[in-house]
Amino acid sequence: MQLEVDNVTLGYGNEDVVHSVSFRLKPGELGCLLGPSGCGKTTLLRAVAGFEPVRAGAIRIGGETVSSPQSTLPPERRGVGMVFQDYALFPHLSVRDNIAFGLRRSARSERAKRVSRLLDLIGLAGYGDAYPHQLSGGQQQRVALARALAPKPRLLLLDEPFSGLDVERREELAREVRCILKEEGITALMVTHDQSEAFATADSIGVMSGGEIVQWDTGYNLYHRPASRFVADFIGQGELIPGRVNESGGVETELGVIGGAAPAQCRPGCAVEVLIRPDDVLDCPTGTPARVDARAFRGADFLYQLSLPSGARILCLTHSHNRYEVGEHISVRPQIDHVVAFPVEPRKPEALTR
Ligand SMILES: Nc1ncnc2c1ncn2[C@@H]1O[C@H](COP(=O)(O)OP(=O)(O)OP(=O)(O)O)[C@@H](O)[C@H]1O
Repeated sequence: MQLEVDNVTLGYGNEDVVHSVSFRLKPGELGCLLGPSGCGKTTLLRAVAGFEPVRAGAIRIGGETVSSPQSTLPPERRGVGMVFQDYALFPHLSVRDNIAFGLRRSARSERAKRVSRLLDLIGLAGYGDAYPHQLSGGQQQRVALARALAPKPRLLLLDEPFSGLDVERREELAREVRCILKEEGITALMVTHDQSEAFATADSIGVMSGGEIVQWDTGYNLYHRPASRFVADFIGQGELIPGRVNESGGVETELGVIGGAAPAQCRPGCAVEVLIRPDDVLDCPTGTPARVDARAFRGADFLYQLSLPSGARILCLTHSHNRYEVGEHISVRPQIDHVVAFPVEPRKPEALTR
C-alpha cells in the first residue's frame, strides 16, 4: 500500500523535532530514513506507526488518513507490522508459534500454510520446532520479520533491524530482507544510521538532519549527486578541494581541469569546491604529485590519504597490488564520471550541480 507523509511536524513537550517532512512510498517500495543520531528518524517512524501524534500535516496509508492534528488512529488499527532491533520473540514459543502469533484469527489450515510459506521464505524451513534461544541473532531477526509479515500488513516498519548483529552479517541480512520484502510485495519503511544497510535494503533513502529530510533519493544519487555539502559529507567518503570556473564552464583544480563541473549559478572566475571521492582518483606515472600521508589495507584495495602540493587532502582507492609507503611521493589524476561542485560564494544556496 502507498504511504504518504505529507508536511508532517511533531515533537515532544514544547519542542518540534521533526519539521515539515514530506515523502511518499509507492506500493511495494522500500524506503529508508538515514541520518545521524538524534536527527528525528525514530520519532518520524513512531508517528507513522501511530505512537506519536502529529502537530501539523498528515500521514496516509493506502489513501486513508491515519494521522492528522485532529486525530491519530491507534497503532493496532493501522494494519502496520513492526520489526525492532531486539527481535522481541516470545522465548517460550517455538519458531512456528512465534510466526503464527499474529494469525490467531485465521483458520488452522490457512495458518499452517502461511507459516510454512514464511519459513521457506526466510530460509528456515527445518526450524519450525526450534526455540528462539537455539537460533543465531540473524536467524532470530528473520523469524521476527516473518512474524511481522504473517498477517500481511499494509506497511512494514523496521527500526534499526540489524544493529544487534555482527557487522559482517548486517549487510548480508539486509540484502536477504530486501529479497523477502520484494517477494512479498510489501511496502516498508526502515530507520538506520548505517548507510551500507540503507544501500543494501532500500529503493529510496531520505537523509535526515535536524528533523528535516535534506535529500530523498536513490542510494546511487545520494553518493554521486549529493544535493548539499551535508549529504556529500555524510554519504560515502571524499574531500572537497578548491577550484575556479573557467571560460568553458569546466573547473580548474590542482588535479587538472574537470570538465562540465561548474554549478549553474557560477560564472567564469567563480570559486567553487569540488567533491573528490576516493574512487575518483587514479594513481598513474604522470599527473599531479601527491604525498602518501596514510594507508589503510582493506583486502582487495588500499585506501590512501594523500596531500597535494597546496596542502589540500584527497583520498585515493587503488588495487591492493599498488602498494606505496607512507611518505612516498606518487602522481595522481582524476577520473570523475559524476562531478559534484558547490559554489564557495555566496554561502547560500547549498545546491549542487553536476
Ligand atoms: N520521548 C522523548 N521525549 C523527549 N524528547 C525525545 C524523546 N524521544 C526522542 N527525543 C528527542 O528527539 C530528538 C530526535 O530523537 P530520535 O530518537 O527521533 O532520533 P534518531 O534520529 O532516531 O536518533 P538515534 O539514531 O540515536 O535513535 C532527540 O533530540 C531526542 O533527544
